[in-house]
Amino acid sequence: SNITRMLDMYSQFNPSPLSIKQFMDFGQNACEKKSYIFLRKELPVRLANIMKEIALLPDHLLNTRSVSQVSSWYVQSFEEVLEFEKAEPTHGNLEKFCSTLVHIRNRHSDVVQTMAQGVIEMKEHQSGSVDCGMESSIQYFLDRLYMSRISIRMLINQHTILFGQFPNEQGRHIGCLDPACQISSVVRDAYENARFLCDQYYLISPELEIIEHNPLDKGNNPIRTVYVPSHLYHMLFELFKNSMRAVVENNDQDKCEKLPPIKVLIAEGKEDICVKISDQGGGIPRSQSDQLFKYMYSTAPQPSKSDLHTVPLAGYGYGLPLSRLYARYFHGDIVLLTCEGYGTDAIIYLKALSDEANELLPIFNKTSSKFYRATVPTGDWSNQVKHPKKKQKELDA
Ligand SMILES: N#Cc1c[nH]c2ncccc12
Repeated sequence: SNITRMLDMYSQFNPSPLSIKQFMDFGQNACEKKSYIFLRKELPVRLANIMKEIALLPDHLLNTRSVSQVSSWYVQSFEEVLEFEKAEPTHGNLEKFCSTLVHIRNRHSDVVQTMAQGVIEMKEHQSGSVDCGMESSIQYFLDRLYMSRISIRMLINQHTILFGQFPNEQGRHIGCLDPACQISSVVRDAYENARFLCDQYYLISPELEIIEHNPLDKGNNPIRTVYVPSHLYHMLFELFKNSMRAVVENNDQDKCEKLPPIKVLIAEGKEDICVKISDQGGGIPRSQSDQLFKYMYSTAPQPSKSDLHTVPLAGYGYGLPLSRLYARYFHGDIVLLTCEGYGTDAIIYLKALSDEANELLPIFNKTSSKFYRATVPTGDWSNQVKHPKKKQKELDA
């Protein structure tokens, strides 16, 4: 069909990653026509790249209600953007383009919940446990789907904020970027909101201590960087919820004792800005800590609407994997270092230099296609071998 032809055409282009510096330089004297010319090509390229991967999913996942729902949203949005492929950048078309982007952003608002539902449906239909080949394909796919979605929403937000209804109510902000985002303020915001939920459920919450270390700055001013405050907030809010739950649940015996505080270190180096969140919440066994970033493991059956405010600080369970994608999106990361019996350090790494903070984007190509057809390689370490080799049987004979 025509769509298939357009998908094949646009998926042959690689997405063009932008750096935070490029977003800033463009936004400082933004030109709606240039943005339109760039986006009417780049958006279909990014949409087509991920749509080709959706099509590669195993049938029993592709044909679930939720995945076909998400897939149809992508097809609709792809077609809507392509309407502008050859449209002149007249005032009328620029205005229509903006409202189309808002429409697309709204259409895709529930992609994460819908995919989580699909994972739950799949887990229920797969009698017993899901084989690890399937688990790694799901992990690979969802990381790429959500990273692609973060990047498309970033492009849409920049264009609609810069050229939409209220272009001048930005203050110093450039779209959703704050050129002087004060890290400690976002830390305090996220802490206060997580603490509110913690107090509501547990009637108690740990205090916060923030220390800044900024060796390169004589005046020891609060550490600031160019970043998307809402992304940083999303990561911090998730980590604080998990830390508070661990601290309260691990110290519940003697209510009278004060809870150990959550300590935050903000440090700026030449390459990285780190935000380390340290708690004395008893940590978790190493065997569980890598599970925390898995979609299959962390997809709990959906709490019903009523328990959402009663279940202890449980969000959708997707909080950690998504938070790590937000960090990785501009070449940062989130790392969890846990000491069972004592507590956990969670470190958010951000790029200190905006020209190094490039978007990290999934690319559809032979490599990514092969991954969906890959069989699990034979284990070459003793903890991977399932079926002993013939030699072992001869010995037993
Ligand atoms: N994210 C996060 C966590 C931060 N502290 C934690 N303690 C137990 C389990 C998870 C966590």
